[in-house]
Amino acid sequence: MLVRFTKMHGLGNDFMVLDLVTQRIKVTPKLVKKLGDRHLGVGFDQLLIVEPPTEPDVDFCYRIFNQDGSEVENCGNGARCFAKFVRDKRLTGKTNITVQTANGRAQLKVHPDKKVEVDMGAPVLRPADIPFVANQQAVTYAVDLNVNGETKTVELSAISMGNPHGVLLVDDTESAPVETLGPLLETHPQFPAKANIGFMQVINRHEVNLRVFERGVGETQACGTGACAAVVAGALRGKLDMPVTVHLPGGDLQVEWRGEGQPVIMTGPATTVFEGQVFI
Ligand SMILES: N[C@@H](CCC[C@H](N)C(=O)O)C(=O)O
Repeated sequence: MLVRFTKMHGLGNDFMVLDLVTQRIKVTPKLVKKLGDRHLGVGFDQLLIVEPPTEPDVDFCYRIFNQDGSEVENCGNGARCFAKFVRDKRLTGKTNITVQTANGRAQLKVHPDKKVEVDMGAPVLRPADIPFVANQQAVTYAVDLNVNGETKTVELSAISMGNPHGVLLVDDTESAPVETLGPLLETHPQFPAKANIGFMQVINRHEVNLRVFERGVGETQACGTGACAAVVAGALRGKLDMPVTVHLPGGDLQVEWRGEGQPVIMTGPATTVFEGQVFI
């Protein structure tokens, strides 16, 4: 069977987008892994699925799969590409689009300059809801790791942006131990659903550098929910004022958070690379 798809990216975080409003396919973890393989398939960090809504007052259902086949709750860079995709494919003419995700809703607003603003909802800080194992809620947590047989303790913030994140402060993102600590923290028992791990360098009160080791993928060029979690972590630690420019390896995102209970607003670009058809 031949399936139509669009290849897109948000600052180098790349996606295969499938329109399941006009096509019918059964998406299984096995199929996702096959399509996500960069040698044998199309290749992507995440597969984004556009489906008809199942709730009232919603325009589309937005489903997300990591390259390893796991279905996840949220993807910020994907949300911006999703908005561009549904407009380019004329599935909607709206500039304000409401989507339902695995655990909530997101509001997508397409600006006249084509940048997309996403209301990512309020960050979740209560450990049990992240999920993160801790006796009580705190701004940072000390987490013990076994690195090559030696115990190392790192300090991190634990935040959910719909999906779980750990954020560490580092002096310099270029030399940050993303490849070594990333996988150890992604699968750490204190994150029972695993987690995305951000390494943030504060440049000044309105600017940070960020690298993210993504759950189910590895380090990516950019992570939208990771940028939001990092700004929340920096604000809670008293290091940032709004708005914040987040410099990621793939480019910049603007992020704004006005305090507990308030939504995180993320703005950035969405790019189409090519259209294709693939045998499944
Ligand atoms: N790239 C994303 C996040 C995708 C999901 C993540 N890997 C997870 O497992 O939670 C973004 O831009 O937010």
